[in-house]
Amino acid sequence: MARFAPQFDFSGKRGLDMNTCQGDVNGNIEPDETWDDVDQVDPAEESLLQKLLRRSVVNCKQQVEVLQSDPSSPLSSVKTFEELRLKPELLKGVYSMGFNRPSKIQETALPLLLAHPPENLIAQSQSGTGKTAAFSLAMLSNIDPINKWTQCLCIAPTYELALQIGQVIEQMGQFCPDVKVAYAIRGNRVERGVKLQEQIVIGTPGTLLDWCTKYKVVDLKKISMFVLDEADVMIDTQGFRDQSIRIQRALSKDCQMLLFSATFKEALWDFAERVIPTPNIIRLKREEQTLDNIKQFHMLLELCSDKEEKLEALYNLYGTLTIAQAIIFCRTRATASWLSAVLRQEGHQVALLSGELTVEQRAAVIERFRNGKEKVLVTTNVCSRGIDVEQVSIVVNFDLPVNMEGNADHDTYLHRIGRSGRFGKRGFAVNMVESNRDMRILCQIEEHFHQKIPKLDTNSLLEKEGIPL
Ligand SMILES: Nc1ncnc2c1ncn2[C@@H]1O[C@H](COP(=O)(O)OP(=O)(O)OP(=O)(O)O)[C@@H](O)[C@H]1O
Repeated sequence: MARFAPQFDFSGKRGLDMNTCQGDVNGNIEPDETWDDVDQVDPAEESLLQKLLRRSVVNCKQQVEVLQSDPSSPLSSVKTFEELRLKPELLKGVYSMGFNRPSKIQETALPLLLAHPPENLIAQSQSGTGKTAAFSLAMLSNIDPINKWTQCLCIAPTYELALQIGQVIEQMGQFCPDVKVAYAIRGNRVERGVKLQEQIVIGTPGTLLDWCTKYKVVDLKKISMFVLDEADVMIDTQGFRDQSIRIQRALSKDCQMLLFSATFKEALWDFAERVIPTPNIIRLKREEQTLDNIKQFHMLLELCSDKEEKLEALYNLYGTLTIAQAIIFCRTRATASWLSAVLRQEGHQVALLSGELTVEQRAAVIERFRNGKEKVLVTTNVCSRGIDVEQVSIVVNFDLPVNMEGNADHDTYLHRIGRSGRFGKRGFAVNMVESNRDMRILCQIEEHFHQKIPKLDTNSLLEKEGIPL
């Protein structure tokens, strides 16, 4: 099948087809003397986007260092981890994870979280800037491992996210003797009335509430730290809001309470202020919510093109998707199943993550993807929240995210593109636009974030990369 989609207009002063462009029809952009590290592939075979991606995969450590020294970046900090007064065994843990310096949210939140007397916190920070690491360090600092009862509770909206947070805590706490984590997630059983010995329990709201109230394996009055992660999903998901409030109400007055989210709509502020008494607040301005390290583009298909044409457009990008790892977002389960099936028929190894899988199957798909068994993941919104796969460098919105009214779903957009460009790594987001309706949604996203999302062509790539045209 042809891999070129002639209907694309990648034209422009210097634009070329993404599969063949060498930067410039007019010969102005020389194939890169400075990009020598982009090796092992014949440069004549590579598109500009492919080169940029390959270069960023090779240079990602350097990029993070540069960002961490830029005071306007959410990854920067003036303090070191030592200055944040972490316990020596936790310092060992963070360094063993390859963290050199804290990010802004870690630097700002940790002194509050480690304060005596304890301070409550409502905190917003962009996707992938280290919120999970911040509250994991706070929980690990808070517990006394000698005490064999549950001291910290963390609520996450999904099974996968609860597991992921637990993995971070276990890794970070690997040098803290006797620290144990339990998972209050579907399928895990406890014995009624037999108190847990694990100091930290992470779970989804329903199971956690059952464990605390029905099975009575956790004494809520003994909890000294309570964390709500991805709080915006809590208020959107049927039942989660009330279950979280019921747990929170049963905690002691001295319990330290924290709430984190990358996005905060108005309803979340109401909820947050209800569940977190006298909070310190860290909040972002709207234009700060998108990250400069994630470059956003759109691909304009022929208006009213059919699914097959959209598929051709995706094939056109495919070589780029597999340089590192990619996530393709579809609006419905049906589209995601169809797309993954046709990509597989074409001989591509893709993973499918959608709501029809059981939670265990979903966790297994994410684990395989995280381990690089598949390079491309096709999914719906289920995995747009919180999932951290470091190597993802490109996100494709095969369908743009919309809300019930058919308008742009800004928060979902942010969470989706935030799956790439984790912790300052370079990321690319490509939005497929195939109708006037899509164009209207794209414009809404641009307006909301005060950001231009240009057409994907050589000019816009060079411009976004800060390479003079
Ligand atoms: N100080 C640090 N130095 C280097 N890497 C870090 C640091 N803190 C976190 N990371 C890494 O950055 C990635 C993103 O961190 P984390 O998952 O904590 O972000 P997040 O803000 O919770 O993201 P999201 O909003 O998507 O849930 C992870 O892979 C994590 O290991």
